[in-house]
Amino acid sequence: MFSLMANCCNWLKRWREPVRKVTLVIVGLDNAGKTATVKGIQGESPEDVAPTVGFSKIDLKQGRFEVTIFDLGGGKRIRGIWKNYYAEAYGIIFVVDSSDTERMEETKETMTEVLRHPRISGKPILVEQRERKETEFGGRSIPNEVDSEPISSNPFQPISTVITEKKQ
Ligand SMILES: Nc1nc2c(ncn2[C@@H]2O[C@H](COP(=O)(O)OP(=O)(O)OP(=O)(O)O)[C@@H](O)[C@H]2O)c(=O)[nH]1
Ligand SMILES: [Mg+2]
Repeated sequence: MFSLMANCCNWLKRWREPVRKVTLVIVGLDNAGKTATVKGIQGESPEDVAPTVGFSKIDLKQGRFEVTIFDLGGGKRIRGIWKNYYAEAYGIIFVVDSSDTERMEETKETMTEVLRHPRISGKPILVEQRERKETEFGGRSIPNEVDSEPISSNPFQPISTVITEKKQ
C-alpha cells in the first residue's frame, strides 16, 4: 500500500514537472556527418544528405524536454556564424569524421577555437567521433588530440558512432 502511494506521488510529481526547453548546437567540419547525425536522432536515413548552407533548426520532444537543435553548416565560409548560436546553447555537439585523417589538423584547430570561445566556457561538450567502417582507421581518440586546456572547464563527454556505408 505504501509503495503504491509512493508510486502515485512520484507519478504526480513527474506529471507536474514543467517541460524544460533545451537548445543544442551541432558543429564540426563540412562533411563530418552533422546533418546525418540529426537525421539519425529523428529516425531518418542519413544517406544522400546535402551540405548545409547556413543552418537548419530541428525541434524534438524527448520526455519532458523540448529540444531545439541548430545544425550549422561546417564549410569554412559558414563557420563564422557559429558564434551567434553559442549564447543560447545549453551545450555543444562537435562531430568529427575520424576517417578523414587528412583534415585532422583542421579539426583540431576548429575544435580548439570553439572550446576557447568565452560563450562556450563551462558548457557541456559532446564530441561525436564518427568512423567510416571501410577505412583502416582504428579509433584514435580525438579528444586527446585536442589541447586539453580549453576542455578542462567544460563537462566533457566523448562518444563513438559507426557510419554505416551502403554495400555496393
Ligand atoms: N550512408 C551513410 N552516409 C552518411 C552517414 N553519415 C554521413 N553520411 C554521408 O556523408 C556526407 C556528409 O554528411 P553530412 O551529414 O551532410 O555532413 P555535415 O557535417 O552536415 O556537412 P555540412 O552540412 O556541409 O557541414 C553525406 O553525403 C551523408 O549522406 C551515415 O551514417 N551513413
Ligand atoms: Mg549538414
